[in-house]
Amino acid sequence: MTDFTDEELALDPHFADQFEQGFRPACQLYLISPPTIDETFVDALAAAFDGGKVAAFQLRLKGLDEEAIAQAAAPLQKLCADRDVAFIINDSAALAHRLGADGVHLGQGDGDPKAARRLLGPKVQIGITCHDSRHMAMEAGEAGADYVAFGAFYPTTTKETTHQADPSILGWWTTLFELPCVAIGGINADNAAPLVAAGADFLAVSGAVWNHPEGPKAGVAAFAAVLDWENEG
Ligand SMILES: Cc1ncc(COP(=O)(O)OP(=O)(O)O)c(N)n1
Ligand SMILES: Cc1nc(C(=O)O)sc1CCOP(=O)(O)O
Ligand SMILES: [Mg+2]
Repeated sequence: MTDFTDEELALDPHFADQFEQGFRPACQLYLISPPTIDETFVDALAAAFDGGKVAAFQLRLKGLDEEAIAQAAAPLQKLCADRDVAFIINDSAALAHRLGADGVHLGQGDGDPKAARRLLGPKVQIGITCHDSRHMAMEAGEAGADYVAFGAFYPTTTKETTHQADPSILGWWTTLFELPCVAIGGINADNAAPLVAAGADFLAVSGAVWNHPEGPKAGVAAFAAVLDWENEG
C-alpha cells in the first residue's frame, strides 16, 4: 500500500480540492437494515422513516444470494424513492448496478473501488469501509469514494468486528478532507454525541433502531436530540 507524505497530499489534485474549507452539512442518520428480514420489513422501514430524517438506507442482507437480495430489494427501493432516502446496496457493485441503486457500500474485501466506479459511473455513491485506518481512508479517497466509513466505535452484536475506532479519527479526517465520513458500530442515541462532536457526517445505525423496545419509529426519533433536526432547514 502507498504511504502518503505531506507533500504528496498537498500536491495530489484530488486531495488538494479536499483541503478547501467548505460548508459541512449537519450530521445525518444512515440506517442499515437488520442482517435478515422478512416480507413485513417494508412496514418496519416505513415506520422508521416516520421517526425522523433518514438520509440513506443500506440493504445489508448477509448470507443471501444476489437473486434473493434483488427480490427483497424491490419494495424497499421503492419506499426509499418515495421518501427521498438514498438506497444503498451492501457488498456488491454488480447488484447495485443491476438494481439502479443510489449507491454501494464496499468493504476492504468487496472488490476494487475503481472498478466499481467504472461500472457505476460518476453519479452512484460509493462508500468504503476503512476500519480505524487513516491510510485506508486516504486510499479510498484517492480511489474515488464518495464517503469513508470508520468503525467500530462501540461494541456491537450486529457484526463480528476486529477493529476499534477512536472518535479522534473523525476529527482528523474532517479537519483535512471534505469527503464525508461515516461512523459505525454499536451507535445509539445515548452514545452518539461524542461522534457527532468529533465531526461524523453520518451515523450508520442498525441495532439501535431495529431493536428499540418501542419500535423502529421510536428508534429513529431517539436520535433527534443528538442530530438536531429542528435546526435544519
Ligand atoms: C456504512 C458502512 N460502514 C461499514 C460497513 C461494513 O462493511 P464490511 O466491512 O464490508 O462488512 P459487512 O457489512 O459487509 O459485513 C457497512 N456495511 N456499512
Ligand atoms: C455493518 C457494520 N460494520 C461495522 C464496522 O465496524 O465496519 S460495525 C457494523 C454493525 C452496525 O450495526 P449496529 O449499529 O447494530 O452496531
Ligand atoms: Mg461488505
